[in-house]
Amino acid sequence: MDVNEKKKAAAHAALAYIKPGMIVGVGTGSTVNFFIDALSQSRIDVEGYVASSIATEQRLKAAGLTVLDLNQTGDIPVYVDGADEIDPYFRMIKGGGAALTREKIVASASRQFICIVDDSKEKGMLGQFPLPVEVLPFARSYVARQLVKMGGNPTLRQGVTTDNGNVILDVVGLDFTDPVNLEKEINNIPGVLDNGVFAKRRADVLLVGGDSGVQTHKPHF
Ligand SMILES: O=C(CO)[C@H](O)[C@H](O)COP(=O)(O)O
Repeated sequence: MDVNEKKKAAAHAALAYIKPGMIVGVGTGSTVNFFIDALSQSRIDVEGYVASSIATEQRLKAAGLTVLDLNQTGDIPVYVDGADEIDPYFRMIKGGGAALTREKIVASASRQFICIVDDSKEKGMLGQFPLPVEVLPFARSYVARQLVKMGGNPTLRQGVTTDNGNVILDVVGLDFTDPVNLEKEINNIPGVLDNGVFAKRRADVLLVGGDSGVQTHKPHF
């Protein structure tokens, strides 16, 4: 199976968590795009979808699916999204698609986070994928210097403005031995909107597409 077939298989498996009448949070990225395709083919009669990015909102609307405003929905029963890396404790790095802040908001407003990935995303420890940090343009240089003091090496993602009008610093070299604290510490830098460590709001169910089909993992910790 190639990587797209694995993503597609994981995305299809997530349909089992979607029930008629539900409100569903929808993440961002190529794996989620397969999920949106599967949703539109399934015709499950949900109440509507909350999008984590403008790109996802446009894709849902193009598929004829109803998009709801998070400010009108209250808590969401289920959120489906991909990840750039996920560790054995279901903590993730996200934001490869620059949508991390809205993704974290929708994930945090949701009771169940279903993470859909291909098997290349499973890691013993987070930190190989450069950590995306969303930063106010005004604070870019200051935040970059603080990240260097933390041991990181930040690079400005060229040509990218987030849905919130900000920039992304991709950071390598950080110490991921305590992801919960790292997430908090970076978010304490003035000028940081959010960062791509999902350790406080981690996944609840992990669906991994691999050569032998989709494996379902539930927390064992
Ligand atoms: O966090 C994300 C977007 O901000 C995506 O979930 C992550 O980048 C994975 O993307 P893909 O499904 O394309 O591999």
